[in-house]
Amino acid sequence: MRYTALLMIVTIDGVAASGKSSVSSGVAQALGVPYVSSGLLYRAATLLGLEASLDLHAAPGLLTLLGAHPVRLEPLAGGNRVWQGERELTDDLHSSRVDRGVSVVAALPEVREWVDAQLRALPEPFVAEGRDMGTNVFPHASHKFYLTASARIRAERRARERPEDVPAIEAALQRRDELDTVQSAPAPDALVIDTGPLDLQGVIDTILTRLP
Ligand SMILES: Nc1ncnc2c1ncn2[C@@H]1O[C@H](COP(=O)(O)OP(=O)(O)OP(=O)(O)O)[C@@H](O)[C@H]1O
Ligand SMILES: Nc1ccn([C@@H]2O[C@H](COP(=O)(O)O)[C@@H](O)[C@H]2O)c(=O)n1
Repeated sequence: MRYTALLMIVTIDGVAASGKSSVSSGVAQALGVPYVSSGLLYRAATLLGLEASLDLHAAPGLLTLLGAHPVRLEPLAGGNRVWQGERELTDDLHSSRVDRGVSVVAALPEVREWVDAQLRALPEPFVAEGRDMGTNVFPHASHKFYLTASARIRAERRARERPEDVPAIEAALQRRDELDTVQSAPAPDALVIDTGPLDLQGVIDTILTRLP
């Protein structure tokens, strides 16, 4: 564990399934700080909207729901957990149904404000991962990274976790990338890393060598 991360925010953004959460967890564990998965909050809003049969394009219903039953992100170095009261949502957040709806929910400015307010209230230091951590939420972060890889490589990796075939996963990832384009640009001061030729530890090490 390193002790140089005091009062530091590291941002790791990137396209869908580029390795953001796995890499962030590895970096956070090496630094001895938590990592924060912003995508899980968008996923939680989506799951709850779907369960309540709400129109995912309409912010007022979603925000009323989230206000009445607050969602809490528990950032840990090994993996984030998401709670609504006593109910843990974490295991339900990576279904294909949530994947299909989440970009619609994430396009709503009111939902983005709801997520951003929760993230900005967290105590430093931490590693924050998502799409707009380095550009919008923590533009003052000391170190910024952006992960990419071809859609095919990302789909092959994801296929090892899910019982779906690679072309179907690839098409879904490309659709999500397209819908997320607006909030997914790398920060001008981010180091862009093509994770295609690297294994997980290779990406983690590439980042750690650039940190104090
Ligand atoms: N460099 C790598 N080499 C091999 N496998 C990797 C690499 N990076 C990530 N993976 C694997 O790819 C899969 C997707 O990674 P991960 O879930 O961390 O991506 P993500 O960007 O957080 O995804 P999402 O955007 O859907 O939340 C995981 O199975 C992970 O172990
Ligand atoms: N900063 C962010 C993070 C996520 N999103 C949206 O949430 C979806 C799920 O995120 P994952 O990190 O789990 O892939 C993602 O597809 C985006 O729609 C976002 O907009 N901004």
